[in-house]
Amino acid sequence: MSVRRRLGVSPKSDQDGRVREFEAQDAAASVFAPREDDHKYRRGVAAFVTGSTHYPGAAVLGTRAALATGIGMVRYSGGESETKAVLWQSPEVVADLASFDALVVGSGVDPKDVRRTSEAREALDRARELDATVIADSGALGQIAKRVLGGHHVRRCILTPHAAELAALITKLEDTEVRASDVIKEPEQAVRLVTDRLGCTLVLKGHRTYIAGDGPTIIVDAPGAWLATAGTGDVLAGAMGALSAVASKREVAEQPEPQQLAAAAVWLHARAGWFASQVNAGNTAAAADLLAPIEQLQRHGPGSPIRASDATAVLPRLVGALVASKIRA
Ligand SMILES: NC(=O)C1=CN([C@@H]2O[C@H](COP(=O)(O)OP(=O)(O)OC[C@H]3O[C@@H](n4cnc5c(N)ncnc54)[C@H](O)[C@@H]3O)[C@@H](O)[C@H]2O)[C@@H](O)CC1
Ligand SMILES: Nc1ncnc2c1ncn2[C@@H]1O[C@H](COP(=O)(O)OP(=O)(O)O)[C@@H](O)[C@H]1O
Repeated sequence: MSVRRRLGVSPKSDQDGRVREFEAQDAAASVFAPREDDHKYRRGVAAFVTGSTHYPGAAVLGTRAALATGIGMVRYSGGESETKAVLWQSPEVVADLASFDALVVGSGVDPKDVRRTSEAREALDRARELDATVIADSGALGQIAKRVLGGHHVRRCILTPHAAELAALITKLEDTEVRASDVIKEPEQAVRLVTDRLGCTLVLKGHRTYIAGDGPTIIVDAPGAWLATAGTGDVLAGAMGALSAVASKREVAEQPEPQQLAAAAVWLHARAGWFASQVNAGNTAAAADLLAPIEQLQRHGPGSPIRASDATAVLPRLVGALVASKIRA
């Protein structure tokens, strides 16, 4: 890959306008309060084919994050053990894929897991029938790329790899070995390459997250490194699924582009991590949203990392604040 810009150059110094930063008001444009005539279906339905026998936690975190972000209904499809885990944590989840507006697929799915991979494929077929947005994470990244290249129509697709997953995806697409270190050195080249090839929004996760789509690449910098723990990516995919499902039920003119939606989820998620970290630093915050970080603070003391479930706990408060900021505007 040729280098046009390297990580470390401030996006503000970008000369050709290909990169832009994303602020709270941008995120607010992708967050919608429920309307009086909403019901569970009109508010938006997100379906999850995530988690597996080995990784039931990914299923729990994603579905919890979607519920925390705000959604009409969450559906889940999986094997007995992961379904039990999801329903135990969130009894509001409906265990089927009857209808949905957005599909989150792949978190906690090993591509070598034949059963889950085949279930993911069936869910992608269903998403196609329903014209639903697809958020493909982890184990579903290769599968969605294959489908798009094979001419399968996906109305809106958002891919959420970390650097190693993006390197593996590019290696497949370009038939040339690309390593995570190459992606980390040239992130904008990497995201642009895949977006242009597949026509999907590409979210390269990290401390600085790059979101490539139809517009200039968006950058969201995390306010701290608190999200560098297992499972926070599963939370991000769940939040993105909820925002996508809800937005898809609005008037067409109101609907944000997938790139904006994806960036809004990244922004919320990064701030949720920051919010939770404030408790770890000893500051106070709204108690009900922060029970998990408080519990963690008591157990581990200031400076301990934030668990994915802590980010889930503060999502509703952040979403509410964004909605309120829009109502005031
Ligand atoms: N509680 C759960 O059920 C959890 C399930 N998870 C799921 O578990 C599955 C497998 O997770 P693994 O951790 O084995 O696989 P990963 O794909 O996350 O990691 C595989 C390798 O990629 C490299 N890597 C990971 N993140 C990187 C980054 N940001 N930059 C550069 N290199 C990076 C590391 O060398 C790592 O050994 C995923 O589908 C994931 O969604 C994880 O989210 C962790 C929590
Ligand atoms: N150093 C860091 N600083 C801030 N955020 C980070 C950092 N490392 C990872 N993250 C965020 O945490 C999440 C990790 O997702 P992922 O790599 O998929 O992990 P997992 O599969 O364990 O959920 C992403 O949203 C990423 O942006």
